[in-house]
Amino acid sequence: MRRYLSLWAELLTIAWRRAPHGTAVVLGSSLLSVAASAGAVLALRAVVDGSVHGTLSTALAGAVGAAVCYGANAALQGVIWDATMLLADKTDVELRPRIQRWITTVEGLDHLERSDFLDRLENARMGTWLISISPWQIVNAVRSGLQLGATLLILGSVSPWLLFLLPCAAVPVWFDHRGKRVVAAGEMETAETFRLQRHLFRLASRATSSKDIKVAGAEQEIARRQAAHWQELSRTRQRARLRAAFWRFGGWLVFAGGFIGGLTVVTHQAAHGHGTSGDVVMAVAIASGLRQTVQQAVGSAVGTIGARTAIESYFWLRDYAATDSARTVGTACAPACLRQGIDFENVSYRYPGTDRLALDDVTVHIPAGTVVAIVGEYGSGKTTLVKLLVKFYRPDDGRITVDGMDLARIDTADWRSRTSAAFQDFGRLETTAAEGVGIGDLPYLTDRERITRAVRDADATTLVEGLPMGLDTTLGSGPGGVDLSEGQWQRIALARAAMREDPLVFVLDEPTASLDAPSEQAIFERYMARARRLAGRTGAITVIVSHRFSTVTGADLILVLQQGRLVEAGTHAELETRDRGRYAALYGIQARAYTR
Ligand SMILES: Nc1ncnc2c1ncn2[C@@H]1O[C@H](COP(=O)(O)OP(=O)(O)OP(=O)(O)O)[C@@H](O)[C@H]1O
Repeated sequence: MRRYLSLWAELLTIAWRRAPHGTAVVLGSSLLSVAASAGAVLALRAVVDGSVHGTLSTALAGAVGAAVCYGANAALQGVIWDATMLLADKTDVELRPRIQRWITTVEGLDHLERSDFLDRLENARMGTWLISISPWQIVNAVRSGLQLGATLLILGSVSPWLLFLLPCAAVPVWFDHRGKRVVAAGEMETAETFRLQRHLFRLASRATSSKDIKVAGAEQEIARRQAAHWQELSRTRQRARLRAAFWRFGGWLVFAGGFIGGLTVVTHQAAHGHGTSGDVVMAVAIASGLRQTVQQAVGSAVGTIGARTAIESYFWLRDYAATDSARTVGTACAPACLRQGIDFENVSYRYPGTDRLALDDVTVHIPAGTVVAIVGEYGSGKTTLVKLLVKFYRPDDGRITVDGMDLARIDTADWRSRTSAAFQDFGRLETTAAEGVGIGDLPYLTDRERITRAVRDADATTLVEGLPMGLDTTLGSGPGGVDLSEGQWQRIALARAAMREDPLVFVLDEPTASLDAPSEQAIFERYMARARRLAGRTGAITVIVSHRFSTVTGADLILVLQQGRLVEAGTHAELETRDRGRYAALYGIQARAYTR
């Protein structure tokens, strides 16, 4: 609860800082509306008693007072609503970038790869508005509570028995709370199923993935599975909503019982001369108004609890980002040049939530200034190894050293500023071609000369020259954009990776998977030449991950991975001739396939 209170206090402070007048208006209007609603019923009693006793001035004053109070109350409700929306907007403007920052500044990739983490990220991201509005729902609930208290004070002055309406009014609030928790638990329980059905829906409704589905004739099957998941989650959620409705109904039954009892008491008192007609009319007016007041209190409380899933996900993300930055102990600078190289010392890594090591006790020395190729079958751990190298993950066991210094001790941002990488699942940046390339080295985002050089290094000059506005062409399927083929997007990604001219590590993870054979050959020749240039300049290591053995024969060191283990390491000449070697076997199979 303390966490919630401090979050709401912080959000109210943001609102006060960004819109002090609006905040004062909401708080002041809330207090005024409490006074106005109490004044209205007191004035009503004066109208009735003045009329019954023939005191015209009292009756008239009461009538004017009642009209003013009712009118003011209605106007204040409108003001409170409009100002609250404005204030929630102001808070939202600050909250969204904060959530985005947490998501993007976490060093690793776990929170973007694990489905249970992704669900929470989505809840926090989609629920910022709910979080922003939640403190105002609390203000509203407090206002309704004050209104309820004032009302009951007045009722107590008529008859202390009427105070029993207070617990009777509190029961529906509590029961509503229970009901909402049941609904929230149902949503949490079905979050994974919800994600699955959404994934299936997108799978069948997006141009990229629907091609495979259509050719396979699997549309009906996908639709059937999506419907089955949807039905499954609907059943659970409906059951939760039904249970919540029972809780709510029970609460209202208790309140209705108290309401009937209270009115019976007042009527009985008045009939026996222990009260005025004004008391009875006031009690009836209050009791019917009380229902609305309780409803408001319930609505605000329920609205706040409705934001619980989003707020809990927000707390989770905040704690996750804080834990991540606390364990980020790397403060050392990356070396200006590599002299000895990079060492993997008994490095093991297991993806969270899996029971198999993706990398198992890998030990290898990669000398500075070399070109290293990593080969192996699907799922053998090649990408994991390069991801560890760019600090997306940390080894569970062992360590990676850079010129003898533990990579964990090097500041991640500084290390990444000396790293270039083109991954097999490269990003498609729907910007101008110049920005899509230039972003590879942010300080040179607008440096046309450097961008042109990077484009040339990636053998993408012909592609860029063929675009309607050259480097100024907007890429992508959006309005005014030019969409590219898979291979063309990959060339842009390669050019982006070539922007940095002094990296210590240059990673090419399946860099030519989407390219045709001549392009592949041309690119490899260029990158080999580039690797030699970088090696001379900074001692940079170029790491190439590839399935195609023919492309890596020129590497200085070839690492062969098998089920996460490094089974062989050496040059092509050494490995090819190794008797019963893994590399020799795989190379032989590929060579025979190409020459057949
Ligand atoms: N994000 C992830 N979460 C859980 N397991 C993963 C994740 N990424 C990879 N793995 C698993 O780790 C192992 C190594 O995967 P990795 O991607 O490193 O292999 P790879 O050799 O690069 O494969 P490929 O040639 O298909 O790209 C595989 O068993 C894979 O299923």
